Amino acid sequence: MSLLEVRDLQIEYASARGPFKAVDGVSFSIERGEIFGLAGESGCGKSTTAYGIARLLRGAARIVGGSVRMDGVELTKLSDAQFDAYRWARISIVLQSAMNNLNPVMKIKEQLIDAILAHRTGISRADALRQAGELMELADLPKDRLERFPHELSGGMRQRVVIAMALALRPELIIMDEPTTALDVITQKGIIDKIVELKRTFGFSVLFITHDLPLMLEICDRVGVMYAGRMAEIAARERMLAGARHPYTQGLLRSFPSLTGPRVRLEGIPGSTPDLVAPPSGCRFRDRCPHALPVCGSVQPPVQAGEDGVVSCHLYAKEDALDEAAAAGS
Ligand SMILES: Nc1ncnc2c1ncn2[C@@H]1O[C@H](COP(=O)(O)OP(=O)(O)OP(=O)(O)O)[C@@H](O)[C@H]1O
Repeated sequence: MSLLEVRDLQIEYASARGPFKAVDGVSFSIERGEIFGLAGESGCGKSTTAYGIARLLRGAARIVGGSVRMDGVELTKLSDAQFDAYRWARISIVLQSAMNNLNPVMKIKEQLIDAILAHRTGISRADALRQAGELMELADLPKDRLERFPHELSGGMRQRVVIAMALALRPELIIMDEPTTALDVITQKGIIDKIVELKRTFGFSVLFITHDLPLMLEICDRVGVMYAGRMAEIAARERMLAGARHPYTQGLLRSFPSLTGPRVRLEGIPGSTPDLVAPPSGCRFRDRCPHALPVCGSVQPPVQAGEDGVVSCHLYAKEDALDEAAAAGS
């Protein structure tokens, strides 16, 4: 059984122009010890998916369908109190800005101790302080920083503190949403190397979200590519590097410099993402797709799962699947 199974997840926002699904039937799974990446252009629903899993959706957002199972337990059905037992202990989250994770008026020491004491019963404050020191060591942070306030640390150090906090209760899944985007390249590299090293040591899984596709392909075991609220393709890192199947993934890969290949002119993807309040019928990528077929305008591409991963594109649809989708759409 996979550690996390997301099936047909649907998340809706209310907006002045009417409700829209920012996540519309997304499915993927994360194995134990795996780093799974979510890629796609801004607004495709990566963060909303992550927040839905971690129950961090606020205000106008709600899950309107689908399932999120961890170790077989349906998380969407848990009460807030039951979910609290999962948060930090089994699922923790690292956001882009460390200041969104840290309390600016509390010393680092107090925040780490609070994180430990909040979820562990029968542990003394002295033990929690000792553990806080160990967490600082794990994240390669000098222990004297325990006595500092967040604003007294550099951005990179703050993000290391957040990673240390996320590890405090040894969760099985850490959701990282753009964890290094706000940092310079050198600091970013140090933190990414640390995350990979800690993952090897502790064996947790990571749901990793970034705009930086080359970085994603460097560290993720598998990558899911979202487009306009739907999953376009899921493939192992090696498969993606050897050549993606979905025309959207191909376009996305051509928009970034290659890690290893020859230097080529970078191409963007012409056009823009569709309006989610009134999405087009059929394939949502069809207006930007260089290979669009007549069927793409009317029939939603079936999800095809096989040895190469998952792809949702009519170019790969077997005839019987196409017939089924046409029948369902008519
Ligand atoms: N709080 C909100 N209220 C209304 N709409 C929202 C809210 N948050 C996100 N959205 C909309 O939901 C869609 C998905 O946004 P989301 O942030 O999940 O995408 P993303 O792929 O993570 O983008 P980015 O990479 O820019 O963070 C977008 O159309 C966005 O404008």
